[in-house]
Amino acid sequence: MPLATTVPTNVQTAVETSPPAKLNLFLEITARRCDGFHEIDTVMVPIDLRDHLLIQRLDSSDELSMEAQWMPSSEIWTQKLSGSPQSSHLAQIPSDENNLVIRALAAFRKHFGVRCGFHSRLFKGIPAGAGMGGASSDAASALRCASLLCEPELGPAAERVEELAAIAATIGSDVPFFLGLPGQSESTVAARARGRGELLNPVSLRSPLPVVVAYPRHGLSTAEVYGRLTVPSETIDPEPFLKALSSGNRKLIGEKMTNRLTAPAREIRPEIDEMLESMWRSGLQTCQLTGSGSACFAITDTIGQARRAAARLRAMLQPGALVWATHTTTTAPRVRHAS
Ligand SMILES: C[C@](O)(CO)[C@H](O)COP(=O)(O)OP(=O)(O)OC[C@H]1O[C@@H](n2ccc(N)nc2=O)[C@H](O)[C@@H]1O
Ligand SMILES: Nc1ncnc2c1ncn2[C@@H]1O[C@H](COP(=O)(O)OP(=O)(O)OP(=O)(O)O)[C@@H](O)[C@H]1O
Repeated sequence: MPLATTVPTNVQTAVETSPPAKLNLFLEITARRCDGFHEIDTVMVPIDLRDHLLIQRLDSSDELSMEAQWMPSSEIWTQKLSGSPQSSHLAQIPSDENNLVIRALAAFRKHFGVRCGFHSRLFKGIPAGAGMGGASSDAASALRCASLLCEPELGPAAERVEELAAIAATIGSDVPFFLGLPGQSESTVAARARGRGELLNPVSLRSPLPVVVAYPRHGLSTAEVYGRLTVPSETIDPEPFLKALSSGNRKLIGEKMTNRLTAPAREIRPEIDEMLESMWRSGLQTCQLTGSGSACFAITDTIGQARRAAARLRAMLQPGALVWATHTTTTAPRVRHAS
């Protein structure tokens, strides 16, 4: 992972990066664990829908502080979500220890015995409760930023990659994925995640996949969706999906995609059915829920197709639903010196 090379050491006290969202192209649940979590088998890809995070190192204080807002503003997001009762709730991003950025930085300081403080500024572009892992991605980026900012006392960040992965797993099941895999290249941006989500293997993509992502105005709680799940007695083997993915054949990929959390998510939010139906009617035939929802996505052949389908879908949906045309990207975004 090019952590140590992107910013020269000892000149910067602030860095910035753009955490991406993710989609679960395949998600099976194989068992319920004694600790209340589930054993999962999932294939995830990062997509080019991003938050923006700036972290400043504070040498004169040991505080962890943060400001968090929607991009370009919370008012615009509340309007975009059509002023629904839930929109003001969704537009609220915690800026205390409930934010995974603060939790990640606290865990980093404790693990490495670092004394400095950090001030974070988070600009959100990834909707909350969408199953797109926005908070987890922010947490992974915060760990990478802190690792770089602490090079003067801890040495090269590249030497802490494994320790960061261990810290990431304590913050949330999806956080290790967003750190990226060592040696990951443009062609291996996808990952198969097992265990609670922390056991990762790279998966090759033949080429970046264009996608349409749609958020149906309401978010879903991951814990609630898992809480309603009935663990299947027979699980779906991911191999046919992995084969389809490496072939690059979009039709085959679509046929083999699956998400075991769809049924419990639809029970809580029947609007998900309407969204999938609208996507289908707009010409997106291979669509499904991502993670624990509520966002749904479809893979297309070209980015042009994705843009045209997104425009048709926007015109069909109720006010408050959000639609993006984007594509898969690399997991660990560049960390830059903040000017
Ligand atoms: C749905 C996915 O996004 C698929 O990638 C993840 O499995 C969820 O990962 P996450 O949001 O990072 O989840 P966490 O913050 O670790 O856990 C939130 C809640 O989801 C449930 N949970 C999560 C992950 C997992 N493997 N089994 C679970 O049962 C637990 O009830 C947990 O209390
Ligand atoms: N950095 C953060 N950004 C946004 N929300 C955060 C952040 N840290 C904590 N939260 C809280 O976590 C909740 C859900 O976060 P997030 O949007 O990542 O969930 P999700 O879309 O369900 O993702 P996942 O795919 O991990 O299940 C938010 O509603 C918010 O209260």
